[in-house]
Amino acid sequence: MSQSTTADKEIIVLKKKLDSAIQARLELQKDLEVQSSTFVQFISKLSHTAKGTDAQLDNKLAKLRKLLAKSSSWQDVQDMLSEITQLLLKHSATKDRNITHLHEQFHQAGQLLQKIRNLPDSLRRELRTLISETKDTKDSVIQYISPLSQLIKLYQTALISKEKIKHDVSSKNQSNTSPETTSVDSSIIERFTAFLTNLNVSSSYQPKINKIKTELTSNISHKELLDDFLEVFEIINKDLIAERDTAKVFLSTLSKTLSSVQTAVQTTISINEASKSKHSELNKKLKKNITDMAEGLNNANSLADVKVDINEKLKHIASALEEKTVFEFEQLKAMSLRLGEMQQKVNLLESQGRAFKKKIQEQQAISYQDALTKLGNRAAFDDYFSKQMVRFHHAPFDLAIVVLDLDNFKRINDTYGHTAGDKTLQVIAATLAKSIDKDQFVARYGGEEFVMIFTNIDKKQLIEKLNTIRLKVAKLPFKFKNNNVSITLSLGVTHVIGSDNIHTAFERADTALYKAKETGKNQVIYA
Ligand SMILES: Nc1nc2c(ncn2[C@@H]2O[C@H](COP(=O)(O)OP(=O)(O)OP(=O)(O)O)[C@@H](O)[C@H]2O)c(=O)[nH]1
Repeated sequence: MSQSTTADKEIIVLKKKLDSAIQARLELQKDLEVQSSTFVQFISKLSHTAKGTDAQLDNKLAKLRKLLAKSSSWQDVQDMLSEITQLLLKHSATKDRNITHLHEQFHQAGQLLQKIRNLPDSLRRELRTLISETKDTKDSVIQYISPLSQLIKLYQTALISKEKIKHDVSSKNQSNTSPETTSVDSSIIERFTAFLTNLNVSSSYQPKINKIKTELTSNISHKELLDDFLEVFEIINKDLIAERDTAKVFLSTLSKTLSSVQTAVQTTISINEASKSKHSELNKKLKKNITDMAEGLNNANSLADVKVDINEKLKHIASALEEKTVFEFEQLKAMSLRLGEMQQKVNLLESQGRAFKKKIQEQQAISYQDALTKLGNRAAFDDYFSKQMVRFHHAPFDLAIVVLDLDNFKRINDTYGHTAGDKTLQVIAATLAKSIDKDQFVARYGGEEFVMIFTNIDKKQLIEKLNTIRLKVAKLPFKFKNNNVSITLSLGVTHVIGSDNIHTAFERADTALYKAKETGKNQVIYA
């Protein structure tokens, strides 16, 4: 076989290797593009899921998206990622501090309660278990602080009143009366009932809360009251733990995912650097082989020498190309591995983000809902009315606010009991909700007072509408203790004017309501 045939074959092999090296390089390039587009996608999904968690975080994520859209340098992207990670770390630290504070409060109160003399053993035991169970629960949201501290205060009042009774009993030496069985001061019962009415916990606990409220309407003893307190403590605590299991995990996962993405970006940068230098080393090697080949040709004395030399050099080039292909293939594998890992993290974060969003929505729904009537509460009203006011000041339209109050409601409570009062509020709330169109708004402002917002309806039509509602409520067939009872409403109403803000408009309607009450009740007064 001639040397030229060998050289031809070598050249064919060489060409194939060159082609495959070019192909591998192209794929690598494509892969890098996919990876950076996954990263961009990740950041935009991240921004979407985290939106609303914190304004500063939203802001930084928006900046990061801009950097990515402008194809800024990886260094800038990395700097922004570091800032975001720092922000998340700061968040966890603040949250941890608040949570620790909440737990300290909870424990101090619990320990204080435990120290109280004459606490029945069973209660003391339950309290101890409750306190030790919550000891390691370092996570929560701040919304639980307020009900917990209110409940603790109430509990303390109840215990102090029990101690007082015990003291009175022993000083009067009446051995047949025990503080466990004496009935409780009605103001504590009233405050506890109001607390339970306004307590926002997951709906699964509502039947238990209702049961306790019913128990409170009968003449309960101190022991039963303290048992009820403990049960409510437990409900709040369980709700708090359940809440932690979903919402809280999100921020820390977000932080962890970001750090690992940051590491992935860092690794990509350093691998790219390393691969750049490896590539240039391999290219140098190839160049040298080709230069050597040219030199070999120049220095050759005969054709035979040339062929031998070319064969020799081709072998070197082939092995250098082989090395380059293997290297690029391995790099490709490593890249796709990292890409897969990153994708997995994005998926995980997405599903946790969805759970977090759902929980936030549930919490917002709960915090905007009045527990007793299921109408919107005062917070929902404030939110709705301020939005309408912004619209109004942008382009005025007929916007009216109605404040209404049940007449002589105290009498219902006093004559037929608090439960009858609650039922009345529920029925009237449902009637109000049914009497208005979908685009109008009604909320329970507090106690026996409701607010309504009407849009695009003039004074005459509105007064007619409100009178219809008033008569409808007056005709509701309430029956308590075999007595037919009629409940009437007084209503104050006004249209918003250009110089109004939320407060002036509300006050005008409230003054009209006051007038309606003063001048005979069961009527609508327009201001
Ligand atoms: N059952 C029940 N009663 C409530 C609730 N919130 C407030 N109340 C009661 O509503 C009553 C309001 O009494 P007042 O402010 O004297 O008003 P009124 O008796 O309606 O008298 P007028 O407003 O002058 O017609 C009080 O007895 C409160 O205890 C609640 O959630 N449930």
